[in-house]
Amino acid sequence: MDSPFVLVNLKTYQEGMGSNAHRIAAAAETVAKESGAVIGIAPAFTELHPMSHHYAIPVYAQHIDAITPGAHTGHILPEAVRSAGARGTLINHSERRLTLADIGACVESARRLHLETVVCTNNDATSAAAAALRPDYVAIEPPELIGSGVSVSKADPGIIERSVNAVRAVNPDVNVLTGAGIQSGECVKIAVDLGTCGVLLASSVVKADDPEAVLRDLVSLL
Ligand SMILES: O=C(CO)COP(=O)(O)O
Repeated sequence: MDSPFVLVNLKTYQEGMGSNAHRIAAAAETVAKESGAVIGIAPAFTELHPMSHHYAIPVYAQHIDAITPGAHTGHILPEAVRSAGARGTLINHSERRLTLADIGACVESARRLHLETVVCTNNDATSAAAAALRPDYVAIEPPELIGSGVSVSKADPGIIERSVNAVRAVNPDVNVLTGAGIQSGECVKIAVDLGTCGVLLASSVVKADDPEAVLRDLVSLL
């Protein structure tokens, strides 16, 4: 398999803003270089440009809107995310849910702009629906475990397995990530052994006193 993918969503945690975002990005760059893992970050929109220009790690938007340039106010234009240096974007995160029609439109816009797409889902049925839209990744994250400190790999490995099977049945070219409560190398190893290509996570890295140590542990068993 390709190098495992660890995507750190900085959300709107205070700890992921400003100089802390730089600290997390620098830690990700160091650990990615050491380990060969691909470690990306999804910072706040206002930090896409500084992150993508200062660090040699892939940077992702947390959301895009299914709009084209023109008269829209307070939206996130996919073209703007692209020109800020993003490699790709999350779509339909549990904390930023969209209709299926909007998810489809976002995937189409992103594909047109050569932005990688990570469509987040909450169960195996929505994972299958997302796979039908041909994103690059489906990221299964059970909402009740997000930010809980309880790892999906340990608390609900069945949802990972069912989602991997559901996605493969619809489109075997779509990669699967998993997330919610991921915090250690063991969590990541379980997820990869169940057929995913990596993890999407937030709090264990963003809120850590030493993000570099947590990232090093996350990739330690791969
Ligand atoms: O929502 C998530 C990543 O997008 C998961 O968040 P936690 O890692 O904090 O559970």
